[in-house]
Amino acid sequence: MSLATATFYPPHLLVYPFSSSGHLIPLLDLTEGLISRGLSVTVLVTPPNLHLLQPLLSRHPTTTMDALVVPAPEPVSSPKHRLIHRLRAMREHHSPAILRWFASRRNPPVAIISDFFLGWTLHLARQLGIPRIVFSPSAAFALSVDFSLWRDLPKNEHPQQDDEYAVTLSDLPNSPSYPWWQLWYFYRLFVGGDPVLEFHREGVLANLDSWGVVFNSFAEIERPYMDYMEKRVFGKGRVWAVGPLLPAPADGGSTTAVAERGGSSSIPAEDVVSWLDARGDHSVVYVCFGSRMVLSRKETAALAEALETSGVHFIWCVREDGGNSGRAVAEEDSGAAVPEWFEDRTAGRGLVIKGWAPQVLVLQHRAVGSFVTHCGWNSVLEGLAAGVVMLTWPMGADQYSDAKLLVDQLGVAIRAHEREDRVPNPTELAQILVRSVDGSIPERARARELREAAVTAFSRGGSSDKDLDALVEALTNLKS
Ligand SMILES: O=c1ccn([C@@H]2O[C@H](COP(=O)(O)OP(=O)(O)O[C@H]3O[C@H](CO)[C@@H](O)[C@H](O)[C@H]3O)[C@@H](O)[C@H]2O)c(=O)[nH]1
Repeated sequence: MSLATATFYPPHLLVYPFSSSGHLIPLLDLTEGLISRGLSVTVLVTPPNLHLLQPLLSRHPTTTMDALVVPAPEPVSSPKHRLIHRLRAMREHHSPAILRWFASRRNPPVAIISDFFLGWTLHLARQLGIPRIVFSPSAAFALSVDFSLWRDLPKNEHPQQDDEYAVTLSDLPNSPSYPWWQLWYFYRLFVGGDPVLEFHREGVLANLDSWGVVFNSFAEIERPYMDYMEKRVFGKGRVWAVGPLLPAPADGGSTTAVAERGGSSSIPAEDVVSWLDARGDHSVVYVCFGSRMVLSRKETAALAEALETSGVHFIWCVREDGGNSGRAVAEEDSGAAVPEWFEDRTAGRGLVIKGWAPQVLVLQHRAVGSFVTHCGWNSVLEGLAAGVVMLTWPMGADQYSDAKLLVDQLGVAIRAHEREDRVPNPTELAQILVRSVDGSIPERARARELREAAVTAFSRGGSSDKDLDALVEALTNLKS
């Protein structure tokens, strides 16, 4: 081919998110960052999530940003291990579609970046002769714990005494220790030979064998675990911490982009902002448990009582669509509505959002002082970047690790509640709510410092900005 007719293709990537909000939102933010640094990206998406890609698709030409739309697998009917069944169905349906699409491309991807739930994509990538990079929407600390457990399989020696039995992971920095009940649900249930749980374990082990890992995190809050990942798992130059991933500066951080991140607000975002505008600095407690966690009836009642008796100003984002959170709470007891009396008795100082809240917009408002959170990692990063004090109420998955990091290692949070089999005491919870908006607590000073650290990390020349440059360079080198 003559030089005159040669076409230049930028390095092309296939990005494959897991389809729930906590996983999809940050990977789309990463996609924007990769495109802005000159890569071309195809995002695999199912029709129900295509609308979440529209802002990206409308901002970039198809030569740099495209969607590979594949059918969503049938909903899984078995309530047991629903998540793992879904992952297996994704492998079954999406692998052939990816293979066909790859063969038809003039400029096929140089690598796949896929969510850590999609460990099986390592084998697909090997079939295609390209590297697979893990995307972790969870912290390096939490992922180190997960890797260590599934690799070494420590057993519960005293299954009758879950309360007392603790697992210490002495190969990890600071040798963290966890009561058995705090470990990931699937891990606690694991028995060798169970094909469903073995599939999950194989996925985790495939992550360990992948070419590299990208964390939505930043070095300043968990450097020992990034170092661990580099030294003990992926090797030098194969660990990139590029967070906190937030709505892209490409939008000028516009209010619309922030307000509509991950979904449309159930209440017009401008109404939420005017409500906040009328409140004093750091006086409002924001309560939200992410995109999937739902409270039981008793937990909802206790929280309602605490919010009422505390007298604090608050925004409470309530999920009433129970039954899909993977919590140990019985399905018939989950997804409770707020008590009937609640909104009347708290009128004038509380706003209840039933459904989807414009979370990042709320957190970044000067009136918000603290955040009652289940410690989903995106919420944690959004809280850190906004400089709010966090009140931790972990409910499963990686959330106990995140709470440990926030309270014990970073000193930016206060424990609000912790046990799934116990209901918080409303009086104690009310006291914690009141304390959290006190301007003089040490956690508020820490929140300010960590906000600075987060902003510096993703600003030009900060640690996350440099890691994103390094990731792009590594991907570009794959092409040449
Ligand atoms: O009303 C809402 C609810 C959520 N969000 C956003 O949705 C995301 C929720 O993510 P996260 O806080 O991490 O919670 P989950 O949805 O519970 O996320 C799952 O995925 C995370 C990343 O792996 C894990 O850390 C969690 O434990 C797991 O439950 C965040 O960006 C929120 O800003 C909104 O904007 N409005």
